[in-house]
Amino acid sequence: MPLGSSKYVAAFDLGTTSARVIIFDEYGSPQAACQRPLTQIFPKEGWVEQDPMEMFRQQLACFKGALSDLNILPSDISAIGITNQRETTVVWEKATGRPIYPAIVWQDHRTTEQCEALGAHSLMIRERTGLKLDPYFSATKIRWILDHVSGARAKAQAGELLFGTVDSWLIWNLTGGRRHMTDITNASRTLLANIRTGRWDEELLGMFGVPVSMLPEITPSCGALAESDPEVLGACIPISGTAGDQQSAAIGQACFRPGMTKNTYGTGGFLLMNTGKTAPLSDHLLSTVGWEVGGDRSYALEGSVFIAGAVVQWLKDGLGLFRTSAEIETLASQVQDNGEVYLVPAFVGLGAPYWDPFARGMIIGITRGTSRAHIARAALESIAFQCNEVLQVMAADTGAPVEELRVDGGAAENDLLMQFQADLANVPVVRPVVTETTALGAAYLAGLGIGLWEDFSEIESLWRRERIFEPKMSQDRREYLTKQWHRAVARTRGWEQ
Ligand SMILES: Nc1ncnc2c1ncn2[C@@H]1O[C@H](COP(=O)(O)OP(=O)(O)O)[C@@H](O)[C@H]1O
Ligand SMILES: O=P(O)(O)OC[C@H](O)CO
Repeated sequence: MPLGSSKYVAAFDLGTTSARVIIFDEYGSPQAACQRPLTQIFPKEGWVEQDPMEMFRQQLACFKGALSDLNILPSDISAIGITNQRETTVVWEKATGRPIYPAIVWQDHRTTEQCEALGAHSLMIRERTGLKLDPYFSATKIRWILDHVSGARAKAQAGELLFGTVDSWLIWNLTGGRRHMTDITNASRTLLANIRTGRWDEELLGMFGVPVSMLPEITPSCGALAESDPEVLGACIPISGTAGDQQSAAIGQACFRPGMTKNTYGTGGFLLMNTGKTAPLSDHLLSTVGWEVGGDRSYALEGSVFIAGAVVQWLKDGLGLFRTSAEIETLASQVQDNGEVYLVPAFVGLGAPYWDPFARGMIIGITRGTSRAHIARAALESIAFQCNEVLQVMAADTGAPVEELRVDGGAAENDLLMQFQADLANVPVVRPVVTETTALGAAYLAGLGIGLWEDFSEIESLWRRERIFEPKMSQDRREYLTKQWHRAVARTRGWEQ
């Protein structure tokens, strides 16, 4: 180890529902963690916003909390890795660092019509960016801010405004406004970067009306990327790794070989399959940069399910069915099956493989015998049904059936859900010892960036399995459930239109 006595790496994880800092040791074991909630604001139907200042404040508070948990100083941290909810868009003033509008969150689809208007270019956009022309991504969100905040476009054209996804925003603030950067994995989610060249694409910038002066520098995922301002963090610490949270989770899951697949069950559900050096184009899935490390760029096929754990949150906070997310398992276990109830959580439209911003949520099959437990079970099952559809498309697109699904994220703690996922997909579901793989991936990148770990094979040797869920369901039952799910989904399509 080339380091002195301090071998701690801090991962800053700015997710959708919370900010987190986890401090890992040189074996990739978490030593301290601190998590703080983030407020989600729903100002109008289909709009989702967050306060960028709250994001940063909570992230700093987490850093302090994790340090004091371990009773160490900022100077004891060797490196910081950043990981974040992707696509979420922040625009701020270069001179003051003040955001000119709340962060428009990835789930927000106020720009649906804007996307429709550009429909004629969707194939060209897909070939360059690997993405769908969907309000999910950053480009139309930036444009919306420039078009709706008074004076914003003129200021942007004068070079006075900066855009960043949440990683850029965090790094800008951590470095005291000295560094405006984003790594290639985050850039690949904006609809503005060409995933083959790894650069901003001028034609796309013109099409979306985004001045190039607003954009951050695109960097690899690890190396000497930036340094924290001692006035902000209490020490000058290298920021040596950064990646969007889903790519980071794939690294934390050690999905380093083509074909390896992970699913993160957070607010949304995100399946990523490593496709190596090729970025395949799919009609239903996204092609995205997995990471760029040591000059090598690796790609992934991604299926993004917009609502996964968030359906549990809705039952908890919206309907008050239970008090903690974990309680859904107890409630859902009170019944043997879904009692023929299906819940399609198309609250913000449907992501992969449908990409239907007009679909809306639905519960169907309710009778006088339907109980709270059936609704809870249908909600949990909906997470697995959606992820299973992505998995089936992935296997069909690549011609390579998934051998095992590595899982992580908040809802992966739910054994009932994991068993149902294995049953439905007919694939072993494997849960690692460290389920905070998103933070772990960022820590790995940061550690690689300062030479704490040498390469991916060293990291692979640190990955440990906690439990495997083997499929047990009969093929008949699997086919029946899938058929019923499809019937339910069909009824939600295009509702808003
Ligand atoms: N035991 C559980 N069963 C089902 N869902 C859960 C459980 N624990 C947490 N969740 C859900 O997982 C999500 C939080 O996961 P997390 O990975 O922290 O999300 P994010 O990174 O998107 O903020 C929440 O939506 C929560 O409702
Ligand atoms: O906050 P998460 O973990 O649900 O992740 C959000 C994704 O990055 C959105 O693409």
